[in-house]
Amino acid sequence: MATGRNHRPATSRSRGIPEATVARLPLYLRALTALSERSVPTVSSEELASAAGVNSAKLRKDFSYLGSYGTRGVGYDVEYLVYQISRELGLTQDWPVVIVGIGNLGAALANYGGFASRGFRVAALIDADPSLAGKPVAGIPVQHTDELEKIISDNGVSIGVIATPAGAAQQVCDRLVAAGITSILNFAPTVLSVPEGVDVRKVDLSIELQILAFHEQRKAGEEPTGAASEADTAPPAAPPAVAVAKRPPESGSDGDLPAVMPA
Ligand SMILES: NC(=O)c1ccc[n+]([C@@H]2O[C@H](COP(=O)([O-])OP(=O)(O)OC[C@H]3O[C@@H](n4cnc5c(N)ncnc54)[C@H](O)[C@@H]3O)[C@@H](O)[C@H]2O)c1
Repeated sequence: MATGRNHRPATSRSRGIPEATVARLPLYLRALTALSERSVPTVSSEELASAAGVNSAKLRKDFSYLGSYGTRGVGYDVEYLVYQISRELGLTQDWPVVIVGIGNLGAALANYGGFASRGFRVAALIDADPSLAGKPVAGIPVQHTDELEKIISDNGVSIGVIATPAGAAQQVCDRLVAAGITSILNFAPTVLSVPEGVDVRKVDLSIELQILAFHEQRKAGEEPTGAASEADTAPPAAPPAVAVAKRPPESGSDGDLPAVMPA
């Protein structure tokens, strides 16, 4: 979000890595994991940048924050970078996650195998509908919201996913935060207020579609002038479907995070 609060790039709390770099680390990790699965031992910054959809100078700068400079003529050691980025992102430990709102989306998320393989364990599924209580989704019985605080404390959960209707999201968020949750992934189309120290990331596929519609409209109105430049077509450097919100808005900054949307 462009708040104009702070002119320095926002940095992660731990080691002074800019938030925009942190937002690109998962892109590098995904590309590196694919290389690792193909047993590719080393990769050049250009190849990796292209696989991650990032400019190679930006990649080298990002990796310098990790203390990783690669070897001239050889490139980067794929396995070591996978380890380094995983460690930086905190993925070398298990993160229990609760999903609140087990409707169409919550159930789809619960069934998504990609969480577990990336170190996120779905510890509990929570819904306000009493008729869902006890019903298994993805092999996990849904629990009623009455149990929310106990579930979070019993499982040591620090990450909550909100997949409720927009009207319920703030109230769910408040309960999650009061119960000790400090990171929220919000799928509900609403802006959440959270106290300082709580991170919110918002996912909104309809916003992504609107951005694509904008580009479609522009393409339709343009004469073909040859290949579009990278600047025209490259995705933003951070995963575009998410944006960071921190409250109070006066503190901190989103720096050069390009994913600009209200969270
Ligand atoms: N971000 C995205 O890209 C994206 C995509 C699809 C849907 N959504 C949003 O995700 C949300 C869920 O969509 P859906 O299609 O799964 O809806 P749904 O109606 O199928 O499911 C919502 C679930 O939330 C539960 N719920 C309602 N109030 C609750 C509360 N206070 N506490 C706990 N659970 C509660 C309901 O019982 C229901 O099971 C909506 O806000 C929708 O707009 C976002």
